[in-house]
Amino acid sequence: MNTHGSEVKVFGRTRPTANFAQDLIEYVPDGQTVNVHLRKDSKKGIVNNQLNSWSFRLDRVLHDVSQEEVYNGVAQSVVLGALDGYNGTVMCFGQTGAGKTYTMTGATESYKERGIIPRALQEVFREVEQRSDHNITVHLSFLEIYNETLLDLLSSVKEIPAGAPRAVAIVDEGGGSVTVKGLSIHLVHNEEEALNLLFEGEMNRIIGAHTLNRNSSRSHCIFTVHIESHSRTLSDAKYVTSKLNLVDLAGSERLGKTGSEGQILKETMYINKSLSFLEQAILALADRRRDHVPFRQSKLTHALKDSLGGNCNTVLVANIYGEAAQIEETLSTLRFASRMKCVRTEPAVNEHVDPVLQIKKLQKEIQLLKQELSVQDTLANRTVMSYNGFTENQVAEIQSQVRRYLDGTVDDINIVSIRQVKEVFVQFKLALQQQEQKTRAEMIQGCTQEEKAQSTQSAAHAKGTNGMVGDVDGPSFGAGMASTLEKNNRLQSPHRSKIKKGKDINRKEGAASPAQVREAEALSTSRMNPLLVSQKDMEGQETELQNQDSQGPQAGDREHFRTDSPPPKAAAFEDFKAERGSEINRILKENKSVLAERRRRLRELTDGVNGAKQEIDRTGVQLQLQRDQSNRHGRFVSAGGEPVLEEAELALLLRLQDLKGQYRHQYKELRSTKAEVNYCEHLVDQCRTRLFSEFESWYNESFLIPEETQAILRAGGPTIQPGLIPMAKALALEEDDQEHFEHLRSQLLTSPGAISYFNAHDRTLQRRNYSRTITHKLQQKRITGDNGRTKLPAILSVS
Ligand SMILES: Nc1ncnc2c1ncn2[C@@H]1O[C@H](COP(=O)(O)OP(=O)(O)OP(=O)(O)O)[C@@H](O)[C@H]1O
Repeated sequence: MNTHGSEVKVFGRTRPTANFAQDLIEYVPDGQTVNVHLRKDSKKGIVNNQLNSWSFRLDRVLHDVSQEEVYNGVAQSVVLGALDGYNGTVMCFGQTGAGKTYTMTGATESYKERGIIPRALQEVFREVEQRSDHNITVHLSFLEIYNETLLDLLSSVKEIPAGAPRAVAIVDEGGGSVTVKGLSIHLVHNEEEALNLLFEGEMNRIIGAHTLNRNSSRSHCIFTVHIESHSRTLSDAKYVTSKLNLVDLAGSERLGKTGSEGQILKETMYINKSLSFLEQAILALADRRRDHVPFRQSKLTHALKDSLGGNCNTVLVANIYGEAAQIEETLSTLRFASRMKCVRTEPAVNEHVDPVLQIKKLQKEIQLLKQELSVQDTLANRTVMSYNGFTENQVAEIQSQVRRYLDGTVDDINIVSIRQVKEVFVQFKLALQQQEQKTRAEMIQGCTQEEKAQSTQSAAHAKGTNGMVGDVDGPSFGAGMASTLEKNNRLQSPHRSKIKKGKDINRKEGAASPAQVREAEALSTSRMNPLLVSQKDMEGQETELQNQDSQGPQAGDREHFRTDSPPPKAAAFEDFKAERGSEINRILKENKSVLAERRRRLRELTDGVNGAKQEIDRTGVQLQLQRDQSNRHGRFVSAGGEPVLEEAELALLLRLQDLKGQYRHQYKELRSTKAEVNYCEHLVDQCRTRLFSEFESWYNESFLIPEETQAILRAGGPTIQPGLIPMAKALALEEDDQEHFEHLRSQLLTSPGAISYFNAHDRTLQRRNYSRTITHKLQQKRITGDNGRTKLPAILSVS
């Protein structure tokens, strides 16, 4: 059987008869084609266009052939495929009495004339014996569909176990397959057991009396062989399963022809209906554009859902009763056969994995790999490594290593295995989480203390500082150190700041040409980038902008002040802070004042801690002196022989204890205040970054980006908004259009003089537009008396 994508195999088989309609049915010698010729209907007149010749091409025409030949040609490959794990279906279709049951089951009284099912069972068990390297189990089930009712033809064979569903129903499984719940499945060990079940089922089959054929079966029957094959030799967890469906369909017939009535009429109607649904399903399967196949319209199509096409090897035998009286049924059967031939199949092995075996296999493989690693370690002279999970002690050791690494006691952590690296990362993460929790708790505690201190107006708070600026560095007593920020502030000399300021003014205020504007933009963007600009830089920049404004334009800068030039950035910055940026500026100021207050408190606490330390040192010296003196004079001894403390020594000891307690308390508060200072510095930084970035956007859009470009940006909808795209990009946008136009024109005008002329003309127009925009803005300002330059288009979000 072809296991690659192909069509359903279709065979035609004729029932032998002495009255074979030779003039109507023609078997072409190629063995594949059947031609049917009908006589013109004389009732429709001498001249009519009624079609009266058809040609059907099948896979093979089985005319006058033995049962053995039929089995070998039709079913053998499907049966062998099923043993290899492919689902298979052999189905007989045709009118009543055409030989479907004869083909499928055969004549029970003659061994020679046995049909496909007994031969298939024989083949299966022959193969089971031959394939001794496989453990193959075979189960059988026999389903009958009679008048749209599902019946288990083998239910009489053994008692149905308690709890098992009695009603038979078709259930859709995942992956498009179906199972028949409630249908008994019987394990068979040999051919004889299997045949017994087949005959038992046949006996149970409902036989209806019929005028055309007294033994005609009036139901569809599906005999299924379930095969499961495990390899005996390989310890492979994979195994295959398959379903071999051998289907004997009820005969199609015309109601009027059989003269059926009563029960037979009802049966015939059911049969015809289900066969018509089968035909519809086949049509849908054959049409590759259709993604829905109406399988659920009848019990027959539903039960055969995974047996028609799909991943199944499907074969159809079209049984023909070749007499002249049956010619219309023959035609109808051949039409069905040719439609079935268009259905594509893609057979695939039903492979499964035995979970228990798979686990065993993987465990074995892990063991092997561990052994391999041990060998490699020995060869590489590595110390004996363990590849099992870490014990609690080993985890604790790694944790301690990480701690020592973090506090600087060790410089390296030796990497010995991937597992160890993973554990090291876990410990790093844990350490980070703990630190975060600690900091958060300290901050919360600090805030509470601060609130308390403010409400009680404590004396310590009101006490002035002695001017000693210092910060305790680490837990050792009194080792004071100026903070990085303070140092930076002190180091930043006025001279240095002035030089920088001068440079910045020249750079920014001279921004008249687009190229210069872009350069300034690039420079200022890099300066304003919150990721690149340090707090020191930002503070310096803020001061610079303020200073520029307070000093006014320098003599050298004044020459840049033309009506078409943007205003100095410093002045614009002040305007911006007063209006558009007033809210963020207010928040910045508030944050700065909180920061200043916290820094002051930090200084107070540092003084306090230093003072306490000095007092502890002094008291310690006094205590030592007192002890020396007491030792010199000789100590009093108690009744128990213990030396007794003198009153002065005891007083000093108590004071020392008191001072240490005080020191610890103050030091704790100092640490939490330090954390608060850091946090406030971060807030101030964020506000400052936002103030600058909003100012930059506003300044660019108000004074640098030409009106036309802004219009283009506004027209760009919500995705392109002024204020949300960088200056350089905005100018590039304008330039792209311009370049495009220039390019176009240079193609049109061949004279170089004319191109230069237009270029110069355009530059003049550009300049005029630019100065007109600025003049317009200045006029607006004068009319409204408004200090604001223009509206900020969009607020930049601070990340
Ligand atoms: N190829 C054949 N060789 C010899 N006898 C045949 C052949 N085909 C059919 N017959 C005989 O024709 C009769 C009717 O055949 P059969 O019962 O198989 O038809 P059927 O299509 O199954 O009918 P129904 O649809 O009513 O079940 C039987 O007696 C059978 O032995």
